[in-house]
Amino acid sequence: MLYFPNAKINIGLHITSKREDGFHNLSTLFYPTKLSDGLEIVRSERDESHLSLSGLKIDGSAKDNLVYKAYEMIHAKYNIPVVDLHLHKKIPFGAGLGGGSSDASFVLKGLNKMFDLHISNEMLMDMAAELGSDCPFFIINEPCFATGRGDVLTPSLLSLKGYRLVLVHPNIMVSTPDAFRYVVPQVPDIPLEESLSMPITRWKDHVVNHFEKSVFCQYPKIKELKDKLYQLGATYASMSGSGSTVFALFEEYVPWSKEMLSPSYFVWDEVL
Ligand SMILES: C[C@@](CO)(OP(=O)(O)O)[C@H](O)COP(=O)(O)OP(=O)(O)OC[C@H]1O[C@@H](n2ccc(N)nc2=O)[C@H](O)[C@@H]1O
Ligand SMILES: Nc1ncnc2c1ncn2[C@@H]1O[C@H](COP(=O)(O)OP(=O)(O)O)[C@@H](O)[C@H]1O
Repeated sequence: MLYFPNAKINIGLHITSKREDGFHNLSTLFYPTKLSDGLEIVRSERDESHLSLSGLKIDGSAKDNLVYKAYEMIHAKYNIPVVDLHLHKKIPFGAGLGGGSSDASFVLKGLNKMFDLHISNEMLMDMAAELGSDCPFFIINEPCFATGRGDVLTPSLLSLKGYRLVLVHPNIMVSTPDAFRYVVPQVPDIPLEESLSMPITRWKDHVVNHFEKSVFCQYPKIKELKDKLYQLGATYASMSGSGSTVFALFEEYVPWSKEMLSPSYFVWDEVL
């Protein structure tokens, strides 16, 4: 079977406190995008399941990959037959787009379906949460408001249908644990849900990503990129997650090209 694990963006991201388990409480809105990896899972005649990789080169061995970890989790609990997994990596990583988390959750969902394991969505989400804080969202994969460490999800009615979404990855890798290390938790005056209920034209002044302050300080090029997207006419622009991708929402078609940013940047453009 062929699957297309997609990326997410974070629309607003508040880091509100540090928890005793070392994680942080946050609030954010996860929104799925169409930028996807390719994932194939087929039954195999080999003695042992195997993961092969193509596309962007991910650090670490195949066995360190979240795809393999998700396979191992299902295998340990359900003793499924041997499979061959292939991941074609297209979503930039260390990018705030949750690509690895999406891959992992699609493996859980894929194996559940392939082998009729009848695992409930709630159970899949619990298993996903063990693989990563962002993973449960990709089980639902519809706009969701998230709290806790990102694993407490409430589906959201927010629709950006018709907006043009542009994602720009400036070839900078931001490590998620490092980004959390440098952020100072704070409870903002206006809760994120309230600022998100404002018209999108007002988000620019009200919907914030708390990671921007420390990440922009370390990588001024990311801030320049956000400013540039506003100059090009974005209604709203923000860094996604812990960075480094910056996304922008445009109401109308703007005749701009990749060259107006920097030719080496990765650009993804879709109509939501
Ligand atoms: C920041 C966010 C926002 O959506 O996304 P990305 O920028 O990575 O895409 C997520 O919270 C990333 O979730 P995820 O990438 O799954 O993180 P995990 O593997 O669970 O955790 C990696 C490390 O980040 C820190 N971490 C993560 C989540 C959280 N709520 N608090 C934390 O402090 C911890 O140090 C943890 O060891
Ligand atoms: N399938 C995968 N895709 C991407 N990264 C993976 C994968 N499996 C493990 N990783 C590890 O996770 C790190 C970043 O994962 P990812 O979820 O893409 O982060 P982010 O959401 O911050 O972009 C990579 O640097 C890599 O070490």
